[in-house]
Amino acid sequence: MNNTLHPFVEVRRRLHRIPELGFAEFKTQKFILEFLSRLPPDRLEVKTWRTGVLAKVKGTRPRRILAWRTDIDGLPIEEETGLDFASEHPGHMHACGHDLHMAIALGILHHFVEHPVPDDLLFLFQPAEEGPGGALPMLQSEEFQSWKPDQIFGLHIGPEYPVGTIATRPGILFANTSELYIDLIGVSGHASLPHRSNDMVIAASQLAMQLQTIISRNLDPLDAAILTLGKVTIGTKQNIIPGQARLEGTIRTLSMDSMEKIKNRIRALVHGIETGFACEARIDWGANYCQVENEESLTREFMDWAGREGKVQVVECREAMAGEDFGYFLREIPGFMFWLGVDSPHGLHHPALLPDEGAIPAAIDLMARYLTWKADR
Ligand SMILES: CC(=O)N[C@@H](CCC[C@H](N)C(=O)O)C(=O)O
Repeated sequence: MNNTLHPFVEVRRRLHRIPELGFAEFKTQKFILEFLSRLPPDRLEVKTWRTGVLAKVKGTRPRRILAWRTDIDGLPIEEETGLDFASEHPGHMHACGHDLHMAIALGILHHFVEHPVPDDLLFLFQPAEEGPGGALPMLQSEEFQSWKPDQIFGLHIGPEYPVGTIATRPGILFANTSELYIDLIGVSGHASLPHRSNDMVIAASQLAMQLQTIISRNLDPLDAAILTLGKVTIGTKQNIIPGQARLEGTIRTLSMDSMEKIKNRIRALVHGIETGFACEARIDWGANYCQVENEESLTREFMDWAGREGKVQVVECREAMAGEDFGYFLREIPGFMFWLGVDSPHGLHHPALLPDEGAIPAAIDLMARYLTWKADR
C-alpha cells in the first residue's frame, strides 16, 4: 500500500495546524512566502499586502492577466475533529476550508510555474474573508491595482456535494451580508429595586422578538432574506438588574434593495425600543459584503467546458445565503466562483468539518486544465 501523501494534501495539513484570524495571518503568510521562495524565481513575481500575498506567474506572451483568488484566514472555533493534524492554535480552526483553498491555489500556481501559458496568472492570497473583510481593501490597494487582472476566478468548498462535483450558477451565487451589533444602555441596579433601574433584559428580549418580524412581515416572501442573532450578551449575576445588553447578528439578502429595507426597519424598531424603554441604543453595521455575482457568459462557458471535459459532475445550483467578500472583486472584474464538492458529514463553520482531501488534487487538475485552455484563447 502506498502511504505517500499527495504534496498538496500535505500542504493543506500543514496549513490546517496554524489557523489564524483575519489580518493576523502571520504564520500563514510566512508559510506561503516560504513555499514560493522554493520555486524557480525566473517566472514568479511576489508582493505582500498586509498579511496577504500576491504572486504573478509570468506568461510566455502576456496579453492579459487572469487571476485566481484564495482566502487564508481561520475562525474562532475550538476544533473537534480529533485529526492528528488538528489545529495547534487553541480556540481557532480552519472550519471554512480556507486551508484547502490555499493548498489548491498553491497547487495550481506550482503547475503553471512548471508549465507556463501565454497569459500572466495572478494568485491572490487574501486575508480576513471571515471578517472584517480583506477583499475590498486588497482590491483598492496599490499592490493589486498595479496588477489588476482582466478576469478573476475562485472556489469555495461545498461540504454537501460529493468529491468530483462542482456547483455554480450564472448570476448571484452568494448573498449580500451585513453584520449587526446593537447596544442597549439602561440603568443597572439591585434585583429587588426594579423601579430604580432600567432593565435591559426586557428591552433586549422585546427587541430580539421584534427583529424577527422584519423578514416575515415587511419583506416580499419571494425575496429571500435572513436576520440571525447569533449572540446576545446581558448581565453578570442573577440578582443584578443589568443596565447593558448587546445583540450581535448578521443580515443576508439576495438584493441590495432588501438589505436597505431591512436596515431601515431595524433603525425604526431600535428607535421604538429607545423610546418605549427610555434607554439609549447604538447600532453598528460592522462589515458588509456585496453579493457574489458570477458573470453570465464566463460562468456558462466554464460550466460548458467542464461538462464537455467530463472529469467532473457539473451542477447548476441555487443561490446560497452565505456571504463571501469575493463579491467585491466580481463587482469590478468579470469572473466567477464555484462550489467544490468535499463531501463532509458536517457543514461549514462546524467544529468537526471533515472535508475529503481527494478534492484537492481533483481541483488542481481541473483548474490547471481550465486555465491552460482559457489562457490560450
Ligand atoms: C462562506 C461563509 O461562511 N462566509 C461567511 C462570511 C460572512 C461574514 C460576515 N462578516 C457576516 O457574518 O456577516 C458567512 O458567514 O457567510
